[in-house]
This record gives sequence, structure tokens and C-alpha cells, in this order.
Amino acid sequence: MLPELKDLNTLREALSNAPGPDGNALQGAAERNGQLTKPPGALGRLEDLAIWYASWRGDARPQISAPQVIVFAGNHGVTAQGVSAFPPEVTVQMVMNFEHGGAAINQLAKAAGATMNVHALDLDRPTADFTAGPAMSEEELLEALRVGWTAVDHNADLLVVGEMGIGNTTPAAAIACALFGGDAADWTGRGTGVDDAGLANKTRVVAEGIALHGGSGDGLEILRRLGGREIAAMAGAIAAARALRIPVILDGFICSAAAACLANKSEGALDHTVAGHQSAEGAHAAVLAKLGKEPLLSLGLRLGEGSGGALAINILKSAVACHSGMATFAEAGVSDG
Ligand SMILES: O=C(O)c1ccc[n+]([C@@H]2O[C@H](COP(=O)([O-])O)[C@@H](O)[C@H]2O)c1
Ligand SMILES: Cc1cc2nc[nH]c2cc1C
Repeated sequence: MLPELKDLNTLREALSNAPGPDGNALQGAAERNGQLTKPPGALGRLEDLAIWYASWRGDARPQISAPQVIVFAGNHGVTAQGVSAFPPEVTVQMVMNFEHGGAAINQLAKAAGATMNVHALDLDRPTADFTAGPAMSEEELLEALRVGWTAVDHNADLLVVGEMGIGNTTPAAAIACALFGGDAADWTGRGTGVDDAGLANKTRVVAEGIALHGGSGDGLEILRRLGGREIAAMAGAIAAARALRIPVILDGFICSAAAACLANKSEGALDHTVAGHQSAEGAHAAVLAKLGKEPLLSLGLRLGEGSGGALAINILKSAVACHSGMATFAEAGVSDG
């Protein structure tokens, strides 16, 4: 069902030929929503969410029974510039923690009834420092995109993509700055918790990256020059989900930057996604505003790993449970006013 990602053009074509929502399912779900035993609009955004989900699944009365969480991990040459409060060894150590079930995302995926897969991308071969040259070659970008493209379970009915990568709020900030403009300081935040001097250094690093690579309007080229393997893998998975009509819940700042690289590839390229939450990372709200996404949750999380996305699975499941499980006014014998 999915083409093999032979080259970047295959991805570009898949994105421009991507399927849209199913108009019949959308109409059927909207009609059903209007007949359910509640005052019109009383379930607020849950109603829109259920109708959106139904339209992407092509089913006016859908279920969510197979959510998948995928965590991608990558390492970053730019950590040599002292941009994180933690050392890069933590990336591989956290991958072990994911595999042993000890991380926050293991608990959150389990609580949401989701399966969880972890993909570590060449952790012993960090990307190049983007202040000196492109982070990845075209072949490296393609390999990372492919990991995400092939990681999506075709039988999943909901996808959350998350990441682990010490230093990756720096490439995410650089991507946002290259895509959306403004100053490096507008997009740079504290990540794992750098102090004021660390934030100033990180802002300088992002500015240097933009000075060297900025100006390209192509999201995939920005991803290659300024991104990272786990960021590219998330983009690959989000694109695959679109082709498979699997709705996606976005996670935090880094995940949103990955998605943003696809946003200008075709009209409505991210219409199959919702923002799971607004992270505490300074510029996440601005990225979501640029993407036109209203976050479902805002709990002060700044963890990554797919944590905010996994939490939001519960919201979407609840929305769909109401939509598909509630009685209509006629069925329940309730006067519809
Ligand atoms: O998801 C977010 O919004 C988020 C915000 C801040 C930090 N993180 C996580 O922290 C790591 C990156 O932070 P840093 O300071 O090393 O760039 C990486 O593993 C992310 O998963 C994630
Ligand atoms: C311990 C730790 C766990 C993480 N999970 C995602 N990013 C992280 C960064 C650190 C430092």
C-alpha cells in the first residue's frame, strides 16, 4: 500500500498525492453528532475531534482500538557546542530505559492502551554540527525518513510520534527559524533546562546555523541541513500515516518542528494531525500558531518521548467513545427540544 521510499521525490510525490478526508464519513459523522443525547455543542471540542477522526478513518461511527506510539532516538553533533543541560550519552541510556519499560512514555502509552515501539537511529554516529555544514547528507536524510516511513503499523488506527535526542531542541529551533523567519531568539528555549548563559550560547548556535543554511524554502532541505535523524524519522512516519489515513497526534516542540517540515509540501499536508499538547518549551506555542493547531492539553510538560501525544490519546478515545457509543434522541426517547 505504501510505495518504497527510493528517493526524496517519492516522498514529495506521496505528499502531493496524499489522500484527503472522506467527505461521506464526515457528513455522516456530523449528522450523527447532531442527533446525540446532549444539547448541541455541549461536548465542545470533543465533537469536532470525533468528526475529524471519523473523516480520516472513512467511518461515520469509528472506534479506536489500536493506537501506536513510536519513539525515535538520534544524536546530534551540535551538542559539542554545549547546547544541552545533559550529556549526549543520555540518549542511548534512555533508549535502554524505554526498552526496559522504565520511562514516562512506557507508563503513558500503557495507560492509553497503546502499543509502543522504539527506533534508535545510528546513535554512535551523531549528525554533523550544523554550524559547520549540513547536519545530514541526502542519503542520511533519506535513510532516517525511511525508518519513520516503515515504522508505522498499517493496522494502527491512531499514531503518536515522539523522540529522544539530547541536544535536539537546538535543531528544532533552527528548523522553526528557517521555516518561519524571525530571530534565533524567537525560537530558542531552555530544553532540558539550560541557564541564562546556556540559553544565550544556544541562541548564538541557532543564529550561526541560520546564517550558514537559511534561505531555503524547502522543508526537506531545511530538515537535511538543520535537523536530525529522529526528527526526520518523525516526519517520515507522519507522512506515511497520511498515506495510510491514520490520524496522528503531535507531541511537543521537536515533533512539531518535524511536522512543520512537511507543512509546505502540499495544501493541508498536516490536516490528518492534531496537536496533543502545548509544551513548556518557550517557542512551542508559536510553532503551533504557525501550523494553525490548537493544542488539546497544556500541562507544562517539556519531556518529549511522545508523552503529551500519548496523554492526548485518552482525550481522542473519549471523544470517539461518546460519538460512537451515545444514544440518539430517538433511540433514548429523549425530547430533542
Ligand atoms: O517535547 C518537548 O517540547 C521538549 C522540550 C524540551 C526538552 N525535550 C526533550 O529533551 C531533550 C532535548 O533537550 P535539550 O536541552 O537536550 O535540547 C530531548 O530528548 C527531548 O525529548 C522535549
Ligand atoms: C533523563 C532525560 C529523559 C528524557 N526524555 C526525553 N528527553 C529526555 C532528556 C533527559 C535528560
